[in-house]
Amino acid sequence: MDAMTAWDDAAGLPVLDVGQVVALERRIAAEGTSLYELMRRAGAAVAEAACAETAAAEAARAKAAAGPGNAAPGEAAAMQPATAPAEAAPEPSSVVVLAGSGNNGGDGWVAASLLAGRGANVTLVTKAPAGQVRAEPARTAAIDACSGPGTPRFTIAVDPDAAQLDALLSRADVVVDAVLGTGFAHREVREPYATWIDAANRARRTTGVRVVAVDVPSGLNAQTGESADSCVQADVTVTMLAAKPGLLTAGGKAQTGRLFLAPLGCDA
Ligand SMILES: NC(=O)C1=CN([C@@H]2O[C@H](COP(=O)(O)OP(=O)(O)OC[C@H]3O[C@@H](n4cnc5c(N)ncnc54)[C@H](O)[C@@H]3O)[C@@H](O)[C@H]2O)[C@H](O)CC1
Ligand SMILES: [K+]
Repeated sequence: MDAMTAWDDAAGLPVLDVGQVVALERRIAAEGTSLYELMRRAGAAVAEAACAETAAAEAARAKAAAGPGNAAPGEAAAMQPATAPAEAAPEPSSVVVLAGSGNNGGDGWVAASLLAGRGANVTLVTKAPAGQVRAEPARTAAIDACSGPGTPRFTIAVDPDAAQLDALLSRADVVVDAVLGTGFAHREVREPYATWIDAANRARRTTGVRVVAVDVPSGLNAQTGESADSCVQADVTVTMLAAKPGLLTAGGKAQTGRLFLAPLGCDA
């Protein structure tokens, strides 16, 4: 099965309610593929998508530097119809991973480790160190990303203030949004995540950094498609196992950017 497929409304790709995805995960785990292994696969798909966004990030930066109305070389490539990110995959030079404390954040820890292993300059932003992540398998994934000789090969920024976060984002080519996933269904995003989301959106507008959302843009209700008071504007969203209904509403589509399905080697 492909690592990732560009979403096509007409192609009969799977759509599952959030509750059905949770039940599917449990069934997959009961059949022998652990949630930790699913998280490893999810993180790998996100790392591929982040690599593929590099060319687009460079083109957007060149355009911003050239001023309004000036197309930059490579920009046309960024505007092409969606192709599977795995097909392109150059190396990203500078990536900021925003990792929340749930399992969406766990996908981010895995992606950070893999991107650093591929030579990217990665900073992972977290509210608390790996050992204090509560959700499983996110905690195990975070600890593993920091374990073993020479690890982590990325920088960990614990609870940076707004100015530190803006400075990190201003130097990034790609932001991986692993703040909130299907576990979020509220109208308000609490701090520090609201600040992180607003900072990522601001950086996208001002520096042209590309935003790759993990499973769902943070702040979007994956079931209903409603946006919370803070909600990530993504260039690409890599959704796991099946699309969720909220991603396919008009409001959801406005936040996701190009949508890719990562089946994680499983049939939905
Ligand atoms: N579908 C799959 O096959 C896989 C999915 N994975 C990823 O796991 C997330 C879902 O993880 P979960 O732990 O259930 O929830 P989240 O990480 O989305 O969110 C929980 C997180 O949110 C915090 N929170 C709750 N309310 C608020 C609020 N109002 N403001 C701020 N923060 C809030 C809460 O504290 C928790 O920390 C799914 O999307 C995938 O990305 C796995 O990879 C396994 C495979
Ligand atoms: K997310």
